[in-house]
Amino acid sequence: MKELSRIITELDYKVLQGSVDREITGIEYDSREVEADNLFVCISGFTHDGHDYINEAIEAGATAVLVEKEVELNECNEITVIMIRDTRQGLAMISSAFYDYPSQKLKVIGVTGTNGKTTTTYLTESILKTAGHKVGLIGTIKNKIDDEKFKSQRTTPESLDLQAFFARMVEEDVTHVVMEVSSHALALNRVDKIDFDVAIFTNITQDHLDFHDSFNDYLNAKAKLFTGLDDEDKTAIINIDDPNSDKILSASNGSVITYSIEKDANLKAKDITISPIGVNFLAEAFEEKVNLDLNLTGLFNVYNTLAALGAGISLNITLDDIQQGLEEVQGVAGRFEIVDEGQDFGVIVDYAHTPDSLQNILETAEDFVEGRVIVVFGCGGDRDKSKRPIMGQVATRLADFSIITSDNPRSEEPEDIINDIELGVKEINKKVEEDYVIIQDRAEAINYGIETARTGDLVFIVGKGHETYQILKDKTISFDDRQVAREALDKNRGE
Ligand SMILES: CC(=O)N[C@H]1[C@@H](OP(=O)(O)OP(=O)(O)OC[C@H]2O[C@@H](n3ccc(=O)[nH]c3=O)[C@H](O)[C@@H]2O)O[C@H](CO)[C@@H](O)[C@@H]1O[C@H](C)C(=O)N[C@@H](C)C(=O)N[C@H](CCC(=O)O)C(=O)O
Ligand SMILES: Nc1ncnc2c1ncn2[C@@H]1O[C@H](COP(=O)(O)OP(=O)(O)OP(=O)(O)O)[C@@H](O)[C@H]1O
Ligand SMILES: N[C@H](CCC[C@H](N)C(=O)O)C(=O)O
Ligand SMILES: [Mg+2]
Repeated sequence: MKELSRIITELDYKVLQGSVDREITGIEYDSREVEADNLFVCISGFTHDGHDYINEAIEAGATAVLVEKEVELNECNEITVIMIRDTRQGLAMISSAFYDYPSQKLKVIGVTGTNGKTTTTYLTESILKTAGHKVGLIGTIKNKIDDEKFKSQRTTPESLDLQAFFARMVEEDVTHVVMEVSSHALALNRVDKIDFDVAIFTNITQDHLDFHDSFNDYLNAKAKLFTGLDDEDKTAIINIDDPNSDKILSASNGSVITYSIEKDANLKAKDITISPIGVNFLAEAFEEKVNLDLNLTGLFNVYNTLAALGAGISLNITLDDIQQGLEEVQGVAGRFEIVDEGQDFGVIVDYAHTPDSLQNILETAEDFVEGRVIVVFGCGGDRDKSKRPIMGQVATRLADFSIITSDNPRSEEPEDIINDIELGVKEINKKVEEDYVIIQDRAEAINYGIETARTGDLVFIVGKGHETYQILKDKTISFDDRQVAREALDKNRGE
């Protein structure tokens, strides 16, 4: 039980009815989850309006509600109704207060950017663990407290869930948390009231323009993570090879560590050698140098490594521990994951779902594939439509053969998504239709890629990476690109 009046002290509020001198058992933003004596927070959402569920919440036991507009209650005079200007902001504030400001008791490292967040958090987690810290992890694939794993629903959870998770970490003596911070989370106040000690900017390229009004809005959302770094003890780690890094640099008021492959920076990578299974390079960190032999491949992973190196340095971890931590990472699930059933061509599953990441992996493949590069890909439904033709163009320019299929169509018609991709393909490839094929069923598409591959080719299956499901209009089915590929390889060998 917590005193309601204490939880709301930071809010600028008006009491519409009832008293704030009462105790609450918890906070909830979903009426379906409300329990006795909860405070229900009404969020005006994109598909629902939480204010419409206020009576359900009260029936389920809520005794106080936080609103941002006038509401009608079914004869509930004993209920406390508090009004504020923005309930998403309010949710973050009261959640942090309810759990006693847990992020202030942890070193929090936030990673934002269009691509590379998950990979960078894994590399940073490994460095922190090598240095002997007890670490929490929050991100796309899973959430973790030390070695205990929890299911992840989204890249960055809602503020209430984040604060509750931090509180649990504090209870379990975690000292450091490394988390992915999506632009949705920044725009929707999910990470308000988190006291970040280190913030990493990996890069920004086109994505999520269904949610953000423009690329500039998307950039401003990312920059928000850095405005909270308000003293010298807090560090921004910034990839200055990104054309928009100036905006991020100017947002931060803390210390700054820059990294780059192309320019002069605090952290640099020299003598880079890329192979199909890893990367070797010399990292220059301020005055020191260290050779790094990584089990992740691609130039983009050199960037992710420099970012994690920066996090390690800002947290005073020795270069020896940083090196060991980085070199111990064997790979990240569904990121450039090799599927090897003894076949004489390559099969790789990757999570590229943006034009930039698709371009990066296809360019990486060009360096070491002897035969043809066959790419199997689609685009997600209910997501940025404008990236679809661009991904079509990128695949057509850089792969030898494209198999266009479904990703997670969600509420959209799969054919419509594929048509959007094909528009881009046709812009590059005006007439040579034999350079691509459309196979809507993803399992069939993967099978086709594997059946048609010849010695020395590479079949790249991209977009879904670690996902073990496919979201269709009316249902979510089990689906794992790696497993489907393995079965196709075994079947192929048997024939
Ligand atoms: C665009 C977006 O992020 N939407 C999130 C947002 O939804 P919303 O505000 O529209 O919520 P809503 O469904 O309209 O409901 C409004 C309110 O009514 C409540 N409600 C609703 C129904 C009911 O019966 N009772 C009830 O109380 C809901 O709990 C909610 O509080 O708040 C909801 C509650 O936290 C989230 O579930 C929802 O995420 C949806 C599922 C989602 O798909 N988000 C994706 C796009 C996302 O966040 N992705 C990012 C980026 C990934 C990346 O890195 O690329 C991520 O961080 O994962
Ligand atoms: N630094 C990088 N720059 C560009 N592309 C990258 C980079 N790192 C990884 N990629 C590509 O992006 C894909 C996704 O990588 P990762 O999961 O690390 O990114 P993310 O930012 O966490 O993605 P999400 O937004 O879905 O959470 C990889 O499979 C790879 O193709
Ligand atoms: N975090 C990204 C993941 C996209 C993965 C892709 N498989 C898709 O479903 O579009 C998003 O929610 O936009
Ligand atoms: Mg991620």
